[in-house]
Amino acid sequence: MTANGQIKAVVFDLDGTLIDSAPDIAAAVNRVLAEHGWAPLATAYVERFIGDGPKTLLLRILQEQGLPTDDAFVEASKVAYLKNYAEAPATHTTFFAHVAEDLKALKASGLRLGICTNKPHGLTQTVLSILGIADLFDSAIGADAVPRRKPDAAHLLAVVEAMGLGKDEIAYVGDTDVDSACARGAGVPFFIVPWGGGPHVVDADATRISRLRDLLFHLGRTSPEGVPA
Ligand SMILES: O=C(O)COP(=O)(O)O
Ligand SMILES: [Mg+2]
Repeated sequence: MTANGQIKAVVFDLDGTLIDSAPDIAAAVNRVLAEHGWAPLATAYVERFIGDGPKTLLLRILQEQGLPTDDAFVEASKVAYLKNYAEAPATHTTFFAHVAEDLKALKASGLRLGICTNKPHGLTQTVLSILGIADLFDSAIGADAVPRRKPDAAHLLAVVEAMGLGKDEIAYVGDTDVDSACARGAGVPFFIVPWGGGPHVVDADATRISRLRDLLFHLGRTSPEGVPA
């Protein structure tokens, strides 16, 4: 991508891209199910539904489990889920391998960092603070802080605007088709991480990276050999 030489910032998806939040999300879902006497679900099962926000998460799980899916029940389940999640936002959440050190390497190269996530905005700030990486990001915008969330490109463009940049100056990194569609809609380069348990990304034009520091090479910051281990 010839335009990558002008890239000044990298915007990241959060769940499934930077952090493995699935254990805490599954615990919050399982508390909702337990209130009705329903059996808990495995983390790997719940993980498949993360990436399009809490309402879709709950709706798709209820659908697959043959549980009630009327609007009122889904809404009440979402409210209960968010309350549970807010009570334990990062008890079992971890970074994927090398993420913390690679974010610092990207930042040290002069790239600016942002986050565009379908996690609620308040929870996003809380989790970033608990994990000690809030200060790395110029802007981190959750789904309920914008009029139209991912996959709508407006969500990503709101992050770009908050960073005082133009869309030609950023790349987006994510783990699901929601992220891919958002990047494509905004017309920005998109990179896929190899981890995360969400739906398989079908975007054949996206660049797959093996770890975040590979972005230094792709964005023309240094040669692969020159990247500190
Ligand atoms: O679906 C969510 O709640 C958040 O997912 P995201 O961080 O991958 O956008
Ligand atoms: Mg994700």
